[in-house]
Amino acid sequence: MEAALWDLVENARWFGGRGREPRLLGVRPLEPVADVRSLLVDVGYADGQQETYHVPVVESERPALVEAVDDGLKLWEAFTAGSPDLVLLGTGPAPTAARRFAGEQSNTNVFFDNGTLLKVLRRVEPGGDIEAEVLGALKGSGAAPELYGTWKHGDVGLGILVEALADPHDGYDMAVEHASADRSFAEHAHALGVGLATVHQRLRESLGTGTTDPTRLAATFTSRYAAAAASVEQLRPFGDRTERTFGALAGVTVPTQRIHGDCHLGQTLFSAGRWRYVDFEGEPMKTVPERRELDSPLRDVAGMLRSFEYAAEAGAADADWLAGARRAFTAGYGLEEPTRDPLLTAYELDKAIYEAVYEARFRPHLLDVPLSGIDALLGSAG
Ligand SMILES: Nc1ncnc2c1ncn2[C@@H]1O[C@H](COP(=O)(O)OP(=O)(O)O)[C@@H](O)[C@H]1O
Ligand SMILES: O=P(O)(O)O[C@H]1O[C@H](CO)[C@@H](O[C@H]2O[C@H](CO)[C@@H](O)[C@H](O)[C@H]2O)[C@H](O)[C@H]1O
Repeated sequence: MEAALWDLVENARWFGGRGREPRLLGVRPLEPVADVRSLLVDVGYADGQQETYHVPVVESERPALVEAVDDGLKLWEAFTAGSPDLVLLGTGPAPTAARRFAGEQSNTNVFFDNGTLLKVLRRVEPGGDIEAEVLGALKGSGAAPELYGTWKHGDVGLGILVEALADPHDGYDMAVEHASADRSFAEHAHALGVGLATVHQRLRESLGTGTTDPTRLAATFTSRYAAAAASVEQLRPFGDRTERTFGALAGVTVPTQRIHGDCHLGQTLFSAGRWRYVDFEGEPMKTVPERRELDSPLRDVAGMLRSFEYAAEAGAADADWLAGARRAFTAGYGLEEPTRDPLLTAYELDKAIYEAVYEARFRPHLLDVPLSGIDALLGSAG
């Protein structure tokens, strides 16, 4: 059984350990709920790092491994079993059918025919129930799918049950389509700005606010740049200008709060004429405690602005298309004169540096997009 489980994990789309000499350290079975038992699979790597993967299975007499995501109605039964781990928030009709999402995904979505969707989290860790916490704060806002249920063991988030949006369209795909057809995206960008402002207002009200020391923030940005430049040599020529841009933050006031943390067009869905933000797990390369830290909401704004640049590039749009989308988005968000804001410029620069590391690692053919973005940002920052 353990061999079959390890084979499943190693070959799963959501397994992030390929090429890192993974080995199975052990399996921690949780108490079953109805017919569903979560297995926590501990994986070790040659460099000493460890990860835990979540594999819910169906308890059966047969000596076969049946993934619960392939038998979604069993998962729903577990939600109605009265366990403290799987909790339904409110009531609604029970589903009669379930379907596992077949596409590329880092978690596993199971769609039910009662208009709900269970996102089964795969790489799990203590404190990792961030998305449930954030969606809880956004309930009723209309800016994100509604949260219908939570699945956790202690403080290890195992899944979330949310509103399944009807016929959803990915924001990045839509922006690229508009760019390619030379159709303005400004109206959508404006609505996305309004939506992000709503998200931020709710998170401010529910999860607290603070301020951060600009000098410390500049130091964090600078050290992120140094780490990035150590691994991506194409970033090295920007050293002096980057330091000056981050140095310009001295004396700037930086209000902070909980934010999305990995905000870009690919985290937005258009459904029934409305935009929603999804995937509130935070920046994938950060640790869980780092993802919970209060941050400037301008980090999210910067993420979306960078995303418009990617869409413009992919759709071969001209400078006016991009300028129009940026202006409409920031106006919808409620910002004036965003190009003159040194804090927003610093966040855009930090995001572009993050993107350069991401592209160098996963999509080298796109590395020029953040590199030319960095050049332009440093030019405008003087
Ligand atoms: N609330 C939702 N309603 C409908 N479809 C959704 C919803 N959230 C995500 N999806 C769809 O599920 C698929 C996978 O989601 P994605 O966010 O890419 O997963 P992951 O972050 O786990 O890689 C995408 O096709 C996305 O459009
Ligand atoms: O969706 P994820 O949470 O996995 O986010 C990661 O992958 C994104 C790419 O899919 C990456 O986004 C970058 O590429 C997008 C276009 O494909 C672009 O719209 C974004 O602006 C750009 O950052 C994201 O940074 C990464 O965390």
